[in-house]
Amino acid sequence: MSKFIVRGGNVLAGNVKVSGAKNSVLPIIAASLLGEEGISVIRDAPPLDDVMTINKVLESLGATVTYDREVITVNAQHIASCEAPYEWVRKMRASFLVMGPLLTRTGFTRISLPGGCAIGTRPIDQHLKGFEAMGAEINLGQGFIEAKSQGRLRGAKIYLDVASVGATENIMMAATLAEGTTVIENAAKEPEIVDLANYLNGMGAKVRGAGTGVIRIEGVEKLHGCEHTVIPDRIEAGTFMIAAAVTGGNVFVEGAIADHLGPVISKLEEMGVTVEIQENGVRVIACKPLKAVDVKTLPYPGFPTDMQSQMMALLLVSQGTSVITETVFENRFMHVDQFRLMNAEIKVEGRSAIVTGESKLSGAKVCATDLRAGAALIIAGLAADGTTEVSGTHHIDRGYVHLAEKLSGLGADIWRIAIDEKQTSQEAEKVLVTVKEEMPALKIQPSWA
Ligand SMILES: CC(=O)N[C@H]1[C@@H](OP(=O)(O)OP(=O)(O)OC[C@H]2O[C@@H](n3ccc(=O)[nH]c3=O)[C@H](O)[C@@H]2O)O[C@H](CO)[C@@H](O)[C@@H]1O
Ligand SMILES: C=C(OP(=O)(O)O)C(=O)O
Repeated sequence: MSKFIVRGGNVLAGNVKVSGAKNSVLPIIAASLLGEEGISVIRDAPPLDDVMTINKVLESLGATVTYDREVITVNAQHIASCEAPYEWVRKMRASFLVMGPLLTRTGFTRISLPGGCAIGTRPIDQHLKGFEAMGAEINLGQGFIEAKSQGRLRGAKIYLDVASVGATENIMMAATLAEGTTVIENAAKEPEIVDLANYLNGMGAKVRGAGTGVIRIEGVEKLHGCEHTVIPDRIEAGTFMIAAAVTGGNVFVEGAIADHLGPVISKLEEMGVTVEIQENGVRVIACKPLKAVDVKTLPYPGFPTDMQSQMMALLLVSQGTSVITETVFENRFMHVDQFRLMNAEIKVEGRSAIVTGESKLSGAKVCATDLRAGAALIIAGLAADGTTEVSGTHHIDRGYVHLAEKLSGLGADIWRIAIDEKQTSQEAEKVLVTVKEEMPALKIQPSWA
């Protein structure tokens, strides 16, 4: 167990490099299962817990996976099992993405019901509707789902009731080896869908229209491994942009692709932040005070739900009242209670949160309720008076590479400490007091500096 300790008040400045996108690399690793010949080489694969988890899922299915310095190789020529074990699938929702590749390649798969961040009920009906339309028979067991097909899947026209990222990816992968053409209507348009389509096409698939609402996949007989570089993580980039803004800082976010961050950049500009788009990244220059804005989360190209909690942290210290409306997930305001522990004034009414600006945030002991909530609490900690202790770090490790080191490299006072579960609370308090006193001296050099 560990905790992040953040002491607020420092202005962030400097250069921070964005890692490869978690939400791209996970479906891409799952898609590697389609490669009956050759080996896939996936570059810029971030060293995240989620990446390790999906690698374990692939290994449990018989693939050989190596991971070295952000390069993953997958040899999936031999598939030994079509059942993804509960042990790994429960940890992460994206493990369900092996269903499409396994079903289309082998005609059978059994997967435990997926876990992941508790931000809503997160049904998988659209994935299953797609597989059924392609001729698969679906059986729901206790805690698992089985899908089988007689011979190859058949291409079909599938209209998604919601533009689900995961369903678009799963169906797109299943369609690559189906007989005939599949058309996905109301498909998700996220950059990660385009990245996956590019990878599949590198493997020999025929996917057209990714990034638009209609994707056409002409099935082929066989796919092979290929080389691919994962796109930069737009959510990590957005998180650093907001961290810079909350401190009134000047930060160059290297690798950030402005085209992927349209609504985040627009909202920051509306608030009074200067955003300079450069060839290899985005510079954020903020002078306090910032203006309040209203934000509504939507599927891409709308404002991303994965940036909602970080934006809430920024709006807490801006001038005026803001309304944040969450339309993608029905239970993604769990961080509100944690912000309240830091003296924030937020009222939740249905799907909207009314955020009172100019909060005098004060450091507190808080807990990350999900991955992005964890990042948001750290951002709030950067702006708060005193010291904030963020527990629940396992959520943060799912999606952020070296977050403390990267923020520390920009000048933040942030430290990660190990918590010994056997320690009494008094002993733990003593350790914390020492860390807080020694923090300036302890500040670590980032490994890439
Ligand atoms: C690993 C990954 O890429 N995760 C991202 C992905 O999650 P994920 O792919 O799970 O998200 P979806 O796009 O599928 O979910 C969007 C909405 O559709 C609903 N839905 C989804 C599938 C389905 O069969 N039926 C259904 O009703 C969900 O409950 C949710 O309300 O997109 C989300 C929305 O941008 C992001 O927050 C997650 O970070
Ligand atoms: C919700 C997220 O991830 P997942 O879909 O893997 O739970 C996220 O990345 O914010």
